[in-house]
Amino acid sequence: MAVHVWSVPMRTRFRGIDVRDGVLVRGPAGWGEFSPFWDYDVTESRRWWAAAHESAVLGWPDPLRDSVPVNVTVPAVEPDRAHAIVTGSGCRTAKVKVAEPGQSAADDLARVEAVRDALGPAGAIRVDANAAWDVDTAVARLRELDRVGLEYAEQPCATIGELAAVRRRVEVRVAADEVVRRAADPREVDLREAADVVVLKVQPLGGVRAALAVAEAHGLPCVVSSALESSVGIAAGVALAAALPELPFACGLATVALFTDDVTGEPLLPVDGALPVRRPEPDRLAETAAEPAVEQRWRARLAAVTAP
Ligand SMILES: O=C(O)CCC(=O)C1=CC=C[C@@H](O)[C@@H]1C(=O)O
Ligand SMILES: [Mg+2]
Repeated sequence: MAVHVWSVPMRTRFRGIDVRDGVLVRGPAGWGEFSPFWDYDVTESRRWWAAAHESAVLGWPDPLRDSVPVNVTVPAVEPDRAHAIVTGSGCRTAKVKVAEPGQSAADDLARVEAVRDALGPAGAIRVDANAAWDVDTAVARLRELDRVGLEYAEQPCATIGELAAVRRRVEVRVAADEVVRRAADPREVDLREAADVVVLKVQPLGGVRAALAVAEAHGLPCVVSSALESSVGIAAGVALAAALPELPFACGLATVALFTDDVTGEPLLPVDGALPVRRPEPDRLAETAAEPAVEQRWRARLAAVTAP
């Protein structure tokens, strides 16, 4: 299979990342992306490879819709910046990062208020704490933030038990992300008391078909979100969102907007709050090629993950 390593600087630091990189592979069915974050070990990265392999070799199930509504993703930035990001996005739903290390409750509230101001009363706001809060902190912060009106809170705490405890004490819906995607078997996690919504990410779950099986196992409303892929990987997320029997919420697939460049001249960026269901051609491989040291690291990683 043809292998290309790409690397693109982020506009703003996100998830502790300033530069995003990964591998694109081309097979008989098209291009696939393998881009586990660097803190994922070989075992955990195997599901990410399964997703790339599915894209390149098998292709995806038929779509049930031809476009997918998406949210704008707001990093842990100053209120003015948050306002501008939302206004410029054309999206009617925003996901706001909260609980960033080194920031305060007041920082989160100011950011969420700025986002509400930008969206107006009809917009939907969800927050993502990436498991940073304990139960009491989550309850206090979510009650405060919900004065601005929240659609749901993504992974406010780390464990299933904590999520269930928070869910009993707040009005805000709880969405499960890390607790599902980092589980040994994401279908087996017992979400019944712990979550109202499941976040599905194609690469961490092992492909579009594997993610559809996770959705079916839980029987909860699903939100498809990215793992900060290039447009080639985002297309797999769009394929999943297009294949889900129901899609009640906007998806977190507008993250190419967090990049300064992309592997294609026709990136999957939202128009009027939605992404079209299509597979972009990566025609900017030379412009986005990683430097040789990074390329070597990825080739070694790919070899380790695909070793029998
Ligand atoms: O859901 C979105 O709006 C964008 C994707 C996103 O937020 C994430 C992508 C990848 C890693 C994560 O830290 C983060 C998340 O937790 O959902
Ligand atoms: Mg999340």
